[in-house]
Amino acid sequence: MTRKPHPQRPPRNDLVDALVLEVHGLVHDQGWLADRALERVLRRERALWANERRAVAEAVYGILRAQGQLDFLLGGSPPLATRYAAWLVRAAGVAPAQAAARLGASPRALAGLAEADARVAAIPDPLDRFAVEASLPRWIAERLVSELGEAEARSLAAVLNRRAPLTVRANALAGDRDALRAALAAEGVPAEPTRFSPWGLTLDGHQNAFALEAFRTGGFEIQDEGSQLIALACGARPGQVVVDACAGAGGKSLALAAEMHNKGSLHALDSDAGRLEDARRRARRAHVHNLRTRVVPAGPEAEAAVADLAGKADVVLVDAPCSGLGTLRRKPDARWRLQPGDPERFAAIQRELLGRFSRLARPGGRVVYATCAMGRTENDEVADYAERELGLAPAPLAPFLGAERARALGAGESRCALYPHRHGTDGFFFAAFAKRA
Ligand SMILES: C[S@@+](CC[C@H](N)C(=O)[O-])C[C@H]1O[C@@H](n2cnc3c(N)ncnc32)[C@H](O)[C@@H]1O
Repeated sequence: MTRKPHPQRPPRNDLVDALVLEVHGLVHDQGWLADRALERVLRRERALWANERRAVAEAVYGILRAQGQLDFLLGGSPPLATRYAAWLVRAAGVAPAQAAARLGASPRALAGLAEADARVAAIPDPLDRFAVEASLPRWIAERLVSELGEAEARSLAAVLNRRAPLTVRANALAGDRDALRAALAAEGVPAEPTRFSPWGLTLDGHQNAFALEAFRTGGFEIQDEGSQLIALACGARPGQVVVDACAGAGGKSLALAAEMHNKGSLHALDSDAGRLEDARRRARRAHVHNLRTRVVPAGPEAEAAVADLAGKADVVLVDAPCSGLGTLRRKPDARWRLQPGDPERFAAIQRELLGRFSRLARPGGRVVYATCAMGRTENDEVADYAERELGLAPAPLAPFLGAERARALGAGESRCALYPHRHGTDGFFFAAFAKRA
């Protein structure tokens, strides 16, 4: 059921504030993921109006995004109520005295916000300044600048600090994109075709997509456009043996099943049984019949658990665990959890998993390596390793993406990096290989 806002009633700030602080506390003090904490608290509060739910979510995500800058301005690690009050001043235009009174914060703590922009502009070191302006940990700011140069890093950071679009993939097993668009319009939901994915539609981000009839009947999945393009690049076809080696909750598996028209066998592997359970549930809704899930051990014992598939697959997708640096606009708390050594730590896992699962490809079979990370460490360097050490030759993307789309994406011959500020997608990387005979 879609909850309607109360047009005449402004949000009850006392309720909203208490919930924002509760969620922020769960994230900050108890290490909860922001999405989970928000979902848990909002689900409990059944009497909240839709505009209040939205106000809580916007404040929680807004504070987490701005945290680096707010803490600089407030001089350290302030009480959560003070951080929230500062966010109300900076992002929501609430007067400092009013914000302080509303949250019981010290008016003195907020006084420095009056010259905030000048204080940020006066930070002498350009990288320190960029990090505070973009509200990023310094090490992430540094990585972005060294990868992209300062001007592009700034454009990227600006997008990472904005809300991500709500993108869905039309499920070809239920109908094409035009039919989905018409069905959504009939539910009163306008949707625009995505720029690159042939299956994508962008919806109004305030929509509760899960409540739509078109979703419940399997007409679409919520999926970033970049993820859709990775599934497209796999080139899975009806009748093939396809392995999605790190299938998680099945986002890409479902797209692969649609490409296969439900024909052939699609093996979804993951070391996390709970995620595969989600994948099975989603497959039922999406009319997918050719998906077989298999929980695999996380360590080298996995080799034995998949021995029956070795050398058999026409297509292997390794959508490896990664730092998630490409998804910061959807997970604003992630930047504060990540550690500077994480990209290198993940790269070691990625090399291992790509080695393990690429062995499932038949000679000449296609292997696609993908991450939602940005930066050479987890992407090009792992792909270089695969070409050097794993018996994988670069394979072209254009035949499956389509030459025009590959050009528009700026894809290389066998590798493609997607960036929020260039493509409007989350940050992704994918590389295609052919298994040497
Ligand atoms: C990027 S996520 C996959 C997302 C998924 N492909 C999708 O499109 O929704 C990476 C997945 O790798 C899984 N994973 C981590 N270590 C693994 C291992 N050793 N073997 C198999 N899967 C693993 C994680 O549980 C996680 O679900």
